[in-house]
Amino acid sequence: MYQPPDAGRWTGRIDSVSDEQAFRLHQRIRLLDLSQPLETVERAAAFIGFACDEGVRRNQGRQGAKEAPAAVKAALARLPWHLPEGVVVYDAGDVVCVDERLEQSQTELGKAVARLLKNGMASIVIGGGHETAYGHYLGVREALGPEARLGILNIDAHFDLRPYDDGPTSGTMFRQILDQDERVRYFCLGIQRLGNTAALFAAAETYGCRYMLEDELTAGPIEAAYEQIEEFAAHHDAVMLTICMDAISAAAAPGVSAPSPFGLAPSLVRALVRRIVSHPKTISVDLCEVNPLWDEGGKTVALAAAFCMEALLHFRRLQPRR
Ligand SMILES: N=CN[C@@H](CCC(=O)O)C(=O)O
Ligand SMILES: [Mn+2]
Ligand SMILES: [Mn+2]
Repeated sequence: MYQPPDAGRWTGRIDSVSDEQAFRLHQRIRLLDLSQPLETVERAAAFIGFACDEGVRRNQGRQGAKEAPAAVKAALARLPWHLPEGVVVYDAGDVVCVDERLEQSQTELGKAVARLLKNGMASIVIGGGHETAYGHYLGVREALGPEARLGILNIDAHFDLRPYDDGPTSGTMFRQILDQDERVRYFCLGIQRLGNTAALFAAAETYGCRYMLEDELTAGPIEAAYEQIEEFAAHHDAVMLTICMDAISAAAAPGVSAPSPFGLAPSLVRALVRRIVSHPKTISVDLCEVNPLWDEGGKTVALAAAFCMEALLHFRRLQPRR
């Protein structure tokens, strides 16, 4: 079910009502109702929420991620505005999963994302459990058309390549996508050896997935990851980024379904996000698995909001034309 944006979420501290240099996102955000005709704006981005944790429930996880779109948008509202002149940022509302209808909600999310992308906007999807990524993919594929080679970059502790004979969950999306779309390749950054069974590593092998382990990323120079990202992107017409917050250390991101004691440092993930969204082929981003009900002092929500803002600040398509 689609829910148009709620102006009440976009409130916060006001340092000045007239000095634009003192503005925060809540003073700049525009509301975009996707049930209405859309205006075309040259350099624009839109947040679309996916209030759903039905995939997490089916995957035996800790529910609560459906609260994340409201919580992350409220945290974003308070952040200072540092975007270049001329950039417009919209809240395009939320797709809400009702009555355990996961598949229908993913289709609805896909329609919303496709609409934003076809209108020339950069989309930032705020999940939801990681099942968000499947709906996000549907929208990206619809916008690109069937022929485009799509690279999916996933920052995650988990492969999410589980079998889905009993239906899709938050642990099956990339297997679903790779089974149905031969023009997709998958690269996962931050994999935890202790977060995935040997069977899941074998599935990654079978599906030809590329991955970098968390300890490989942490130990090596970040340039090694940048090189692999660059090489991966070079083989595709477009790239989408999906971020599973459990890729980050449980110390910094406790508010997730499956915390990672040896997860990545937030600054490393920030560097990866900056690098990936500043690539000219990156068209869309999602951020998933924030669970405000298991958070500690709002730190996972604050980190998620910071990553969303980093994505906005570094999206190549939002930069001034040279
Ligand atoms: N979204 C992914 N979830 C992980 C959960 C792992 C766990 O609960 O330990 C997965 O399915 O592998
Ligand atoms: Mn994960
Ligand atoms: Mn995941």
